[in-house]
Amino acid sequence: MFGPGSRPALFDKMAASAADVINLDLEDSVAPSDKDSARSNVIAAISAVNWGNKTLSVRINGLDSPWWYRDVVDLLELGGDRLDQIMIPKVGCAADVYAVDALVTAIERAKGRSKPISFEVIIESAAGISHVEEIAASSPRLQAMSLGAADFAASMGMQTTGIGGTQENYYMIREGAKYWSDPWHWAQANIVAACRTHGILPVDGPFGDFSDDEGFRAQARRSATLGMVGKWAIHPKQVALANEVFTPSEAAVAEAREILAAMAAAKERGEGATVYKGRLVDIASIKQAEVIVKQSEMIAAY
Ligand SMILES: CC(C)(COP(=O)(O)OP(=O)(O)OC[C@H]1O[C@@H](n2cnc3c(N)ncnc32)[C@H](O)[C@@H]1OP(=O)(O)O)[C@@H](O)C(=O)NCCC(=O)NCCSC(=O)C[C@H](O)C(=O)O
Ligand SMILES: [Mg+2]
Repeated sequence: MFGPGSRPALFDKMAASAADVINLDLEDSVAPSDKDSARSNVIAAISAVNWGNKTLSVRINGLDSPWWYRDVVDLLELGGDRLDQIMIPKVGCAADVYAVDALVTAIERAKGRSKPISFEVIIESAAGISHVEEIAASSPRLQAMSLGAADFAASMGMQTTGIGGTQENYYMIREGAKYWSDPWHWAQANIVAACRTHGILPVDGPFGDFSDDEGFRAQARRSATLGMVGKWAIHPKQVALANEVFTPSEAAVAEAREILAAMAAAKERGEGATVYKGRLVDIASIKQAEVIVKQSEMIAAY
């Protein structure tokens, strides 16, 4: 759940939401004239608001701005221990993460902070997607990586003002009928592969049209099918939609457990492959089923 640092009236509502991660934003939802006051609001709220068991993250300004170092220094020196994570936007290469890591490490040591700050990065530029694997490997602090569709589209020179979702002009045509394709797919797939290679969580970014629930669901279902574990909410109504899509359904979990049972029985018979509901399942199916069961168990335990 995202909210601008310049709108402190939203903070309690964010804390009361059903989101797992809170992102207080100091970057692009905050006007340049409000940067200092937004930073102060966020620093006060880190300790003053009851964030429960949510992961509390702050998106700092980009390394191409004059604000980011002050964001990091003040968050860590003045923000208290409740802060869990810093989100670094517009990461273009591993050295961007190194720069923030070096500053965070120095402050943690100087101030004796006991809880290490983790990082989430946003891939939202041509450079970021070109260097996505080195970025995924850049720091032991890194826990998650998101696609930022708006900045990504701008950086790539894409002809759209949409933030995620179906793009009207991205279609194939056959016998006069249009078939829409997904312009975000290749970037998402690259992010998922880089993340899974290096043990980082891949997350889908914003869906701007918060009046379009079905559009959000469709985008989120594609992301979940590709291997992403969650999606940003830029409006409270998107939290329930994201939780609905990224929580495996009871039917999916039941089927996964049945596959595990079928394979356990096959193993007893000395077989590595068997038939479940008329289709092949084998040892790889165990790993697929375990993904779904593990997701469901982790969500239930949260
Ligand atoms: C998009 C918004 C500006 C809309 O705000 P608003 O007009 O106030 O919405 P509503 O009137 O529909 O609000 C209904 C109630 O919900 C509360 N509310 C609204 N937004 C939030 C929120 N983010 N968190 C918690 N609660 C919220 C309102 O106060 C109303 O409450 P009530 O009166 O009690 O009923 C606004 O939603 C907003 O600012 N959203 C977040 C924007 C943001 O953080 N953007 C940054 C992330 S996206 C991005 O940066 C792009 C990315 O980097 C990329 O490149 O792709
Ligand atoms: Mg952005």
